[in-house]
This record gives sequence, C-alpha cells and structure tokens, in this order.
Amino acid sequence: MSTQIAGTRVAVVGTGTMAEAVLAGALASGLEPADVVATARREARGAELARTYGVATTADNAAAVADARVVLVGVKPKDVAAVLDEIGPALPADAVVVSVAVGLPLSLYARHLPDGQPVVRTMPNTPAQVGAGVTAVVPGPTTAEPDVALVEALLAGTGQTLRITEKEIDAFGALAGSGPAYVFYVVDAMAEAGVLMGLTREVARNLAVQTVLGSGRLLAETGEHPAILREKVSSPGGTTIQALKRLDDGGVRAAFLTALEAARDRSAELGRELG
Ligand SMILES: NC(=O)C1=CN([C@@H]2O[C@H](COP(=O)(O)OP(=O)(O)OC[C@H]3O[C@@H](n4cnc5c(N)ncnc54)[C@H](OP(=O)(O)O)[C@@H]3O)[C@@H](O)[C@H]2O)C=CC1
Ligand SMILES: O=C(O)[C@@H]1CCC=N1
Repeated sequence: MSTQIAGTRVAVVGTGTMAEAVLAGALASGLEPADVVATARREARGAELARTYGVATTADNAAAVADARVVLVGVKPKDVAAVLDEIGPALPADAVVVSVAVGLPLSLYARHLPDGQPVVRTMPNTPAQVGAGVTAVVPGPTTAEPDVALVEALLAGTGQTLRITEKEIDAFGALAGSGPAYVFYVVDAMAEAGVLMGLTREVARNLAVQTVLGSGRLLAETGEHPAILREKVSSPGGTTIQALKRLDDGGVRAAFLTALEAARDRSAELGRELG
C-alpha cells in the first residue's frame, strides 16, 4: 500500500473536519507529509495543520494543485464549483480530483474542470481520522482504473473502501457519512441517562463509549445479525426487555428509518440545487 502511495503528490484544497480526517488516516498509513500541500484560508488554521501533520500549507488553492497527482477537494458543497473554477486552469492533466462533497454529482465536476480531468467521487466518514472509517468510491465515467486504484490506496489508511454506483451514494451518505453523528447522539443520550441515575459524568461517558466500542467489535468479529445479539442480551422477563420496550414505545426504530430517509433526501436535494 505505502509502496503505491509513496511519492504521490497530494493537495488538499479546503482542509476542514472531513479533509483533515482523511489526511490523518492517509498519513498514518504511508503517505509522506513532504508530499502533501494543504490549503487553509486562515493563517492560524494553516499553522495548526503544519504543526500537527508536518505538511506544507498555503492559502493559494491554485498554487497548491500545480504539481499534484491527487487533489482532494474538502470544501462544503456550496463552495465546490467556485473552487473547481479556481484550480481548474492550474491542474496537471493527470491529476485525479477527489470529491468528498455530499450531494454533488460527478457531472458538476465535469462541467467545472478541464475536459478529461480524472475525477473520483467519494463519501467518507469521520472515523477515517483513526483508520476506522468507511468510504464509498464512485469512479468518474472516464477515470482510468489505475487512477481509481491510486485513490483507493490513499484511502486505505482511513479504513474500508467500497465501490458503489452514483445512484447509491445518497443512501450511503445517509447511513455511513452521517452515521457517526447518530452514534454520538446515542452515546451522549446513554451517558446522560447514567448521570440521571447518579453516576459521575466521567464514569457514565466511559461506560457509554466502551459499550458502543465493544458492541461494534462484537458485531464485526462474530458477523452475527444485530437482532440475534440483541436477543442474547434481553433475558425473558429481565431488565433489558423493559428498556427496549420503552425505546419501541418512543418510536425510536421508526425515527431512525425516517431520519436516514431525510438525510438521503437532503443529499439528493443538494444535488438538484447545486449540481
Ligand atoms: N463532516 C463530515 O462528517 C462529512 C463531510 N463530508 C463533506 O466534506 C466536505 C467538508 O465538510 P466539513 O469538513 O464538515 O466542513 P468544514 O467546514 O469543516 O470544512 C470546509 C473547509 O473548507 C474551507 N474552505 C471554504 N472555502 C474555501 C476556499 N475557497 N478555499 C480554501 N478553503 C476553503 C473552510 O475554511 P474556513 O474554516 O476558513 O471556513 C473549511 O476549513 C463537505 O463537502 C461535506 O459534504 C462528507 C462526509 C462526511
Ligand atoms: O451533514 C453533512 O452535510 C455532511 C455530509 C455527510 C456528513 N456530514
């Protein structure tokens, strides 16, 4: 892996939360800081990135991409078109542009970049920062396989990658892209319940985090269906079933279904608005 990405020049244009998480994952798995230029509009942010990761930083997006082999565009969806217009003329013809923006179709990139510029649309999630992410990969229609493989090699340090079709990516984003937020919401709520019952905040948080971590590992390592694992915790006439009944009474399962549909629909809507 590191062999393939060693020496690959990477530019990160707009280094916010998600781009930083991808950068951190890639650097931890063999990408060399000396091969990275990250852009930041604010001087303090640039200094922070340079200090944390040892990468070069600049406020000049076009200069950053001038000798890049891979360009990760990390700005918000509403800012992507302007950034593509800005960097397009400076891009080497073989530079692969990597999208992380929710909602924006590959066709937007084709419209705002020079003809034939390779593009890979992705949908990462923030656990990329600790190498435990999952990223959807959708190759652009004219992007060559070695270019897609190079992007996948860069992303390998951020966790799993999964090739999907563009029509699946709104649902992928709703489940996995936004997913960490739902899990943090649940952890926060469980910890709050612990505080309600008199545990210290520190103990309650630790119990909630460790329980989610352990449950995730149990799911991943056994491959068991979550319903089976849930049944194994819920003794007949016992305590857990009392709690699960309250969650069902509160419509929590149904709320998850409509919540993810809403995220998917917003992704599609952003595509229509901005794409
Ligand atoms: N957050 C997440 O969990 C996920 C996000 N994404 C996608 O990632 C992208 C970024 O989201 P996120 O990281 O959350 O947002 P952030 O606001 O954290 O990051 C965006 C960054 O872009 C910078 N920026 C904006 N305009 C420019 C510009 N013209 N030139 C250079 N830098 C610029 C901002 O700088 P400044 O700080 O100065 O405003 C900021 O650092 C979005 O497209 C989103 O859809 C995808 C999956 C998950
Ligand atoms: O909320 C958002 O718009 C971004 C995209 C997926 C996760 N966070």
